[in-house]
Amino acid sequence: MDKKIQKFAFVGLGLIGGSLAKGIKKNYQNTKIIAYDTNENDLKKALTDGVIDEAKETIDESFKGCDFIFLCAPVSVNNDYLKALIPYLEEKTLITDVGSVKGPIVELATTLGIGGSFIGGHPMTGSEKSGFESAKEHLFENAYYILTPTAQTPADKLERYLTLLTRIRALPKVMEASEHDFITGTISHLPHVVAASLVHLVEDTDTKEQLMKEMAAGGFKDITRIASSSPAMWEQICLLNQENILKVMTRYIEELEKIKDLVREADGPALFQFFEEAKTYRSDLIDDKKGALAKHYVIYCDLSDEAGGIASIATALASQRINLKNIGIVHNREFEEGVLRIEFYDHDSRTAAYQVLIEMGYEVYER
Ligand SMILES: NC(=O)C1=CN([C@@H]2O[C@H](COP(=O)(O)OP(=O)(O)OC[C@H]3O[C@@H](n4cnc5c(N)ncnc54)[C@H](O)[C@@H]3O)[C@@H](O)[C@H]2O)C=CC1
Ligand SMILES: O=C(O)C(=O)Cc1ccc(O)cc1
Repeated sequence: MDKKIQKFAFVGLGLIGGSLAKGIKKNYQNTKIIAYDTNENDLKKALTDGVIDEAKETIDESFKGCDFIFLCAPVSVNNDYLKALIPYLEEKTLITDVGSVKGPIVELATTLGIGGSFIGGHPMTGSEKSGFESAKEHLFENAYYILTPTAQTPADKLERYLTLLTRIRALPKVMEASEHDFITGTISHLPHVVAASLVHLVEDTDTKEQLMKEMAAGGFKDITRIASSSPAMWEQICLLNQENILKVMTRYIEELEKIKDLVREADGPALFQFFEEAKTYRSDLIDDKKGALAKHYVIYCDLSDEAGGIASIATALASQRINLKNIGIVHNREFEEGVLRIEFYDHDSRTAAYQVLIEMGYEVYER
C-alpha cells in the first residue's frame, strides 16, 4: 500500500504518455496525475476517464512538487519542455522522456545542469497508432524499457524509476545512451526505413490496374505494418539518430548486395543457407525466454511483517494445484515492507492465483 501521495506530471498524453498515465493510475494507490497537452480534447477525455486528476493549460507553478515528470511529446518538443521545466524541478523530482533516441536529450540535460534530475527512458513497445485514444494500460507489460542515466543521476532516483517500471510490469534495462542509439538504430529505426521503402517500391512499380496493391499478401503486410506510423515521429528519429542509421543502412545495403549476388549466380545451396540461418535466428528470438516476445506471468502481493507470510501463500497456491515458477521478495523504497513477486508458467495460473490471494485478503497487483 502506498502511504504517501506521489505526484506525476505528463507533458504529452498521446499513445505513450497516455499508456504510462493509465498504467500508473492502475498500479499505484495514492497518486496525483497532472497533464499538459496541446490537444485539449484528449486532456478532457483523460480527465473524464479518471486517468488524470488535473488538466493543465500551460506549464506553470503547478508542475512544482512532482516525484516524476514524463516528457511524452515528439522528441524535439521534449527538448524544449526540458528547458521550460527547470524552474519547477525540486530535489526529489525525477524528470524523464520516452523518446526513441537518447544521446541528444541526455547530453542536453547534462549541458543544462540538470543531469542529477534526469534519466532518459525509452519503452521498446508501441504501435503504428498514435493519440490518447490508442493508449493502453497494459502497453508496457513484458516489454523492455530502456533507461539511460546521466553521469550525475543519483542511485536513489534510478532505483525509484526501476520500481515504477516493475509496477507497470515492464522489463527495465539500464545502458549508455550511445549504446541504446546504436541498438535501436539497428532493430527499430532501420526496419522502419526498410518498411517505408518497400511500400514505395510497390507503389512505384505497380501495374496500371494497381494489381500489386490489390494482391499484396500477408508477408508484405506483416513486414510493412510499421510503415503506417507517424511520419513526423520518424522524420525526427532519422534526423536525431542520423549517424547510427547511416552506418546500419550501409551495412544493410551490403547484405542486400550479398543476396543479390547469390540470386544472380543461381547459387542454390548458398541461398538455402541464407534463408535457413535467418529462420533459425528468428525462431530463437521468439523462443528465448529473455526475448522481447517472451511472456512473463507475474503478480505482486503486499506482505505484512508476519512471520511465515511466504510459506502460507505458497501453501495456499499449492493446495489449489497452482504451480509457481518463481517466488521472492522485492525490496525497495516504494514497497517499504517488501512486496512478494510471484511468477507462474501461464496466464491461467496467474489468474487463478490472483483470485486465491484476493480471497485470502491480500493486496494483489494484477488483473
Ligand atoms: N509510437 C510508438 O510506438 C513509440 C513512441 N515513442 C516515443 O514517444 C514519444 C511520443 O510518441 P507517441 O506517444 O507515439 O505520439 P502521439 O502522437 O501519440 O503523442 C504525442 C502527444 O504529444 C502532444 N504534443 C505534440 N506537440 C506538443 C506540444 N508542443 N506541447 C504539448 N504536447 C504536444 C500531442 O498532442 C500528442 O498527444 C515520441 O518521442 C516517440 O519517439 C517511444 C516508443 C514507442
Ligand atoms: O509498432 C511497432 O512494432 C514498433 O516498432 C513501435 C515502436 C516505435 C518506436 C519506438 O521507439 C519503439 C517502438
